[in-house]
Amino acid sequence: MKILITGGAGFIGSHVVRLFVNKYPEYEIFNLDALTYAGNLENLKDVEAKANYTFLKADINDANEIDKLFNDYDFDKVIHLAAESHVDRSISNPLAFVETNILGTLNLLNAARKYWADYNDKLFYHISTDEVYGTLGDSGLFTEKSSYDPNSPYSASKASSDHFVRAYGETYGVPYIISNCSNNYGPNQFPEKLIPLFINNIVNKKELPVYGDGKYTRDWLFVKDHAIAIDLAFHKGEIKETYNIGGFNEWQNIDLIQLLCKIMDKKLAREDGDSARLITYVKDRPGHDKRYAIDAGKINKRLGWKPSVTFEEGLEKTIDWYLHNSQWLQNVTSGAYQKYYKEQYKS
Ligand SMILES: Cc1cn([C@H]2C[C@H](O)[C@@H](COP(=O)(O)OP(=O)(O)O[C@H]3O[C@H](C)C(=O)[C@H](O)[C@H]3O)O2)c(=O)[nH]c1=O
Repeated sequence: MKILITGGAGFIGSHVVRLFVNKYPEYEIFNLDALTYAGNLENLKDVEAKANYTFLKADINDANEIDKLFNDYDFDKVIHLAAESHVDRSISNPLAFVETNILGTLNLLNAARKYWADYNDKLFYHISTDEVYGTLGDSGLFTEKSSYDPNSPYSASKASSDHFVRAYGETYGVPYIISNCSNNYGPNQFPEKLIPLFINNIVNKKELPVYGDGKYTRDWLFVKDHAIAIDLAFHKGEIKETYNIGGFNEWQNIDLIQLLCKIMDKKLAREDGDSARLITYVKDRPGHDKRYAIDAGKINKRLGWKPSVTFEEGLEKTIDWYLHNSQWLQNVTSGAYQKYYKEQYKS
């Protein structure tokens, strides 16, 4: 089986690539990535020499290139993770999100439709987000039946790409599965998202900018558990089904930040160690969704998935990873990897 994984050098993508390459030596895994600011081959150093792994430097925005790759490699299945994913960036530059998340997805769907004349044993698996459902009040959970109600340019672009995947399924028969996940955390996440940003800032004794009153709620999912869920949905999920993947793990931002500070202070054991004093309340994010919380009961009951680590365990592993990989952190924040890849892939 030839599997195309898009965005495989990114945060969630690299965990999915690693899991598939190691667990399924009989599959050919093709990692397609544009190596933008958040994609990094360093994330996959441990699997790059494996016989069943191939890296393809390409951008899903380039329809001709995507068409050519489908023609050359004859992929059987696609796991589509490539996306612009940061809400704040989508507020300052919505067009980039339309281009990559909507048009890029369309380019992949068009190639799948063209080259999969026979849809037998084919699959287009789209990885999406719980943000498509909008925001919740103090109670209730997003289920697969919740209506779409996106609030940010990012979530609007992901909602649109979900709709296109379903539309290609209905209109042209492209076999698809969609999963919508909650907030991921873990090793290799670009330090713009809350947890790695705050770890990095604590290490460097920089302010911890809490948006608004900090009483926004997110459901946190360890990235390796997400990769396991994707593996299950890919192999055992039903065509045309959606699976919500969450951590059963809701935290208000400010409580999470206090916990993070506590663990970091213990680990860093600095004399002036009271990281909580770095907490600074700043202007709120426009259109900030109050609460995301996911009902992951369907994937739990139908496919037997549940998180394997508690939040405290996952957070501890995450913090340890960042503390042991300070060079990685330095290289991603300085843009050193990107500069290197630009040179390497000049032609
Ligand atoms: C970066 C930052 C964030 N925040 C707040 C904003 C949110 O309430 C929470 C998490 O923010 P973050 O930007 O890390 O993630 P979300 O906006 O919830 O979205 C994330 O989870 C979903 C599922 C995806 O699909 C997105 O791709 C992913 O980025 O912390 C702050 O208070 N300060 C900060 O500096």
